[in-house]
Amino acid sequence: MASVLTIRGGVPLRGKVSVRGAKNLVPKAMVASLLGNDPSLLRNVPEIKDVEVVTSLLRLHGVEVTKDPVTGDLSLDPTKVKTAQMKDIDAHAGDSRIPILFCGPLIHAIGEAFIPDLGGCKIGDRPIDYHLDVLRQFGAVVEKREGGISISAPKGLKGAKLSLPYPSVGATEQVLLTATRAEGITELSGAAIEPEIMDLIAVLQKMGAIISVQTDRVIRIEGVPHLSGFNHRALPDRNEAASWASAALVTQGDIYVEGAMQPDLTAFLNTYRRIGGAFDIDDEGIRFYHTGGKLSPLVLETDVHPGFMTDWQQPLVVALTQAAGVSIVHETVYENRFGFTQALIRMGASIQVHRECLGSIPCRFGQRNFLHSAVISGPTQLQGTDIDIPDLRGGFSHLIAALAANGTSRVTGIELINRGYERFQSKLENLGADFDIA
Ligand SMILES: CC(=O)N[C@H]1[C@@H](OP(=O)(O)OP(=O)(O)OC[C@H]2O[C@@H](n3ccc(=O)[nH]c3=O)[C@H](O)[C@@H]2O)O[C@H](CO)[C@@H](O)[C@@H]1O
Ligand SMILES: C=C(OP(=O)(O)O)C(=O)O
Repeated sequence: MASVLTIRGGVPLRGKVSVRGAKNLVPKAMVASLLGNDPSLLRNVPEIKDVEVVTSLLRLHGVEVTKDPVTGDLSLDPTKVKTAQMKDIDAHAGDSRIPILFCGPLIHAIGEAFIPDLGGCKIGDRPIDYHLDVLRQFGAVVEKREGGISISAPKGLKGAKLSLPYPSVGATEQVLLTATRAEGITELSGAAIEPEIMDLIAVLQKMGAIISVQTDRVIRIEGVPHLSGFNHRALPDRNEAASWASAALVTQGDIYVEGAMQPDLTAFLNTYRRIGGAFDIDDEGIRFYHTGGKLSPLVLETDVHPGFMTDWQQPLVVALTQAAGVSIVHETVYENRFGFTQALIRMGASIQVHRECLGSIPCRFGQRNFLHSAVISGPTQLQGTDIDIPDLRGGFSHLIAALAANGTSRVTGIELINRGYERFQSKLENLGADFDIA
């Protein structure tokens, strides 16, 4: 039976949490291990669902994945890689978005790949057209199959001149993971340059890849015939760090986030300061806290890096319900990422969502039927309610709203939180949250 979290709100969260390797890097570095001729070691690995899913998929393909019982470090030995049974792969349909990144590495390793239908947060259509377009330009042949796609490259994978219509994180990673061992040179323009992508490039460079990141979102990759294993400590999860920072603001608390790194959070920290949140930075992490004063409303647009990351948006919107005045948030990365506001409205928040681009730059979703701008008026006292968590970040925002609310909330669907927040229940307990789970 699914767990129900009963939260008694109104307690400021205070204390320390640690964030480990980034959800948006670790599973991809695990996939990169398939490209090596020998074993890799990945450190700072969190216990989250996507790591479990990728571990299972790698094992199905003959990769030996061993976890150090003390440190949690993963060793990944791809030397016996093999074709997996389709029915076993099928069992992972809908689990995660990472399987699409197996395409290039599996074609290099065994000549073919079967990719199950993807999962991930339901925050828009999330098509994979860019992925398939770039793979075809490398020479891959893609066939739609029941429950997924089959992909192979009868004439091998060859470097290509590629351009993305939008700087997609996943499609950029697809190009990196495919081009490093493709024959010849690949030049990608319109690339995404998120910190997690830079860390994946660091992993690939350790393996022997030749990749240069040039100006104006151009990445150039010189294909090499062989790669070795890597030894890498994953960069910490900046999105989890930003979530705890918002939790401190929403609950009028004070949270030290060990592992939060200033350079990866620049845009977030600017916004946090504008809204009236305070932070102190040291070498190991960042302390985020509410000063006791009023929070200020603001106008915010999500964007690709180095802009304000879309995954920071939902928890911060909860903080904006506590700011004195009218805030505007224009979501420009996903067309449908405001569904979570329905529950906040039921809790007493004043939020209207609009189809227009309420930002400085019209985005891809304007003049279409997408509710992608939000107007938030505050401050409003939130009231506890029953909530069924819709997705990872929306779910976290519901949790912190419930933690700040008057009264009791009953929260279901909390399994989704495990996709991106390692041991969140014990972290909440350490921060003094008043809840129980049944
Ligand atoms: C596991 C992982 O790393 N997930 C992150 C990754 O998701 P993911 O890699 O899926 O996100 P993308 O950057 O690819 O998506 C950005 C936009 O491009 C569109 N698009 C993407 C691919 C494609 O083939 N066609 C297409 O139209 C998407 O629908 C979306 O509107 O980057 C997102 C944007 O920073 C983050 O929110 C996710 O947390
Ligand atoms: C959208 C997210 O993740 P995914 O791409 O894995 O669904 C997220 O981490 O907020």
